Amino acid sequence: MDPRTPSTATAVIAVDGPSGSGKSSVSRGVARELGLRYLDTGAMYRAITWAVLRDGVPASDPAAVASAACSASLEWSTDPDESWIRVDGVDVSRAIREQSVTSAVSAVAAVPEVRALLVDLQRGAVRSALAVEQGIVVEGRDIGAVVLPDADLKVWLVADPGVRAARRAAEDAAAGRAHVTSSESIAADLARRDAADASRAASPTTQAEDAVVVDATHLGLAEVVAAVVGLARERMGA
Ligand SMILES: Nc1ncnc2c1ncn2[C@@H]1O[C@H](COP(=O)(O)OP(=O)(O)O)[C@@H](O)[C@H]1O
Ligand SMILES: Nc1ccn([C@H]2C[C@H](O)[C@@H](COP(=O)(O)OP(=O)(O)O)O2)c(=O)n1
Repeated sequence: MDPRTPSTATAVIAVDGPSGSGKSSVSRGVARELGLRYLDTGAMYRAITWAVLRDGVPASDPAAVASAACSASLEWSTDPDESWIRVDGVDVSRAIREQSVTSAVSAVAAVPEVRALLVDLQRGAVRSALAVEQGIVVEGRDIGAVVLPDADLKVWLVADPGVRAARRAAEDAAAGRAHVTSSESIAADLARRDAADASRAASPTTQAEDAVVVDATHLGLAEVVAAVVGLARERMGA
């Protein structure tokens, strides 16, 4: 093997795609299988949104959002077996999945200062992992295109909108989330958020040119994880 070829143990893998395509579950599974760290950047945008709402700041006021975001302190786990995220010492892992946060997160994520802040933190998390010779799977919307353009493998994970909505509805029902209504209203919410995330001026959801497209519409979770692990092994040493 070429000595410059990275091994999967120290690989940096970017997984991007629209809401509900399976990024979190697949990234966690790949990280477990390959012994990598795992970073959920969507959880970071959600945690900042939680802080903005806690402070009573309207998500539609970019200057106030930027100021609330900059004064919040985030801590998170990169252990794929134990995900948590804290804002100012408070564990918000469950609270960030509530509808109030889901409804406001796209507006908060569109504020350039918020993106600059979180992109810095995300790159720092990758540097910290690599400093101790640990690879990492980072999932989000702009990881391969903007945050980590030199990632060893970039995956663009997609699934049909109806399938994404049905999977998210089942997840919400299993978690007992109070806002669950129907997979039709979840489909409308996913479509609204996909459109907002894809059309914003600052770093929209984008497929990196060198990303490999994986379509999870007709694959179970284990099959998608196996496909991404296979791509990583193909590209790097086992
Ligand atoms: N290939 C798949 N087959 C069946 N269910 C899946 C698959 N991928 C993900 N899921 C389920 O769909 C839901 C949404 O997945 P998630 O990983 O949260 O998506 P994302 O991070 O892209 O929003 C979860 O309940 C997850 O377990
Ligand atoms: N790298 C990222 C990750 C998420 N975001 C934004 C876009 C999404 O609407 C929110 C929440 O992301 P999250 O991955 O938790 O969303 P879903 O699990 O797909 O519902 O954050 C982003 O702008 N950039």
